[in-house]
Amino acid sequence: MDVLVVDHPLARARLTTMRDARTDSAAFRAALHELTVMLVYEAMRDAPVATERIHTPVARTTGHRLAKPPLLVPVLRAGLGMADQAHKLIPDAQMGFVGLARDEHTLKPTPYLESLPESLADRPVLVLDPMLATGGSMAYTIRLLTDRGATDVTAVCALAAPEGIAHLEESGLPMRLVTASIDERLNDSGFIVPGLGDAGDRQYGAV
Ligand SMILES: O=P(O)(O)OC[C@H]1O[C@H](OP(=O)(O)OP(=O)(O)O)[C@H](O)[C@@H]1O
Ligand SMILES: O=c1cc[nH]c(=O)[nH]1
Ligand SMILES: [Mg+2]
Repeated sequence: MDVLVVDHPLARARLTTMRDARTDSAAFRAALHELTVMLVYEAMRDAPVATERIHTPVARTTGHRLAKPPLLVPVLRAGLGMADQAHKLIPDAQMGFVGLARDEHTLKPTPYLESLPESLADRPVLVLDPMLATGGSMAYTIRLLTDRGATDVTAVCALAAPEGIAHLEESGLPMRLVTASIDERLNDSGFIVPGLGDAGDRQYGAV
């Protein structure tokens, strides 16, 4: 699996704000918004472009636009905090939604929402979820996409655990990962170490 770590100083600074336990919800959300712009920008670096002839006020020239705007898929809840910023960068993207909650004992994802186009053949997809821990939630989401014909899937995550990356590699799912950090490990409760805690709770409050 192709893994891109976006370790730009500005990305590291936003991630540090998110990791810091003293950061309140509003500042956490703001840092995630800004980090999302950087991650999506890098995730789209090699996206194919179509050319078109346009007129500037001065001359005719060649312009560029995305040949295939991707489907954006935030994984609720935590991925919701990445959705608007990704959409601002790619205004002509369509958005689908997946809702998953990890069982705190089994660490398996329990699905509660699935709103996706029927066919994803020939459509790139960006899955937005700040956390890749065991990889169970991401693998579940990507299977929903590949079942609909997707073959070009990029997971965009703020943080990834080595265990989650290994899980996705073993799954053989056709995907790549863009993340701001590969952390050390998971702890006994399935949390990323050093991590940032529960990304959903830190944005929206504990449930
Ligand atoms: O890689 P995994 O072990 O599956 O864990 C990662 C998942 O856990 C978090 O969601 P959570 O289940 O806490 O739901 P929430 O976003 O509603 O808080 C996170 O946003 C991922 O979706
Ligand atoms: O560290 C973790 C692991 C899973 N989900 C989170 O929000 N944080
Ligand atoms: Mg959570």
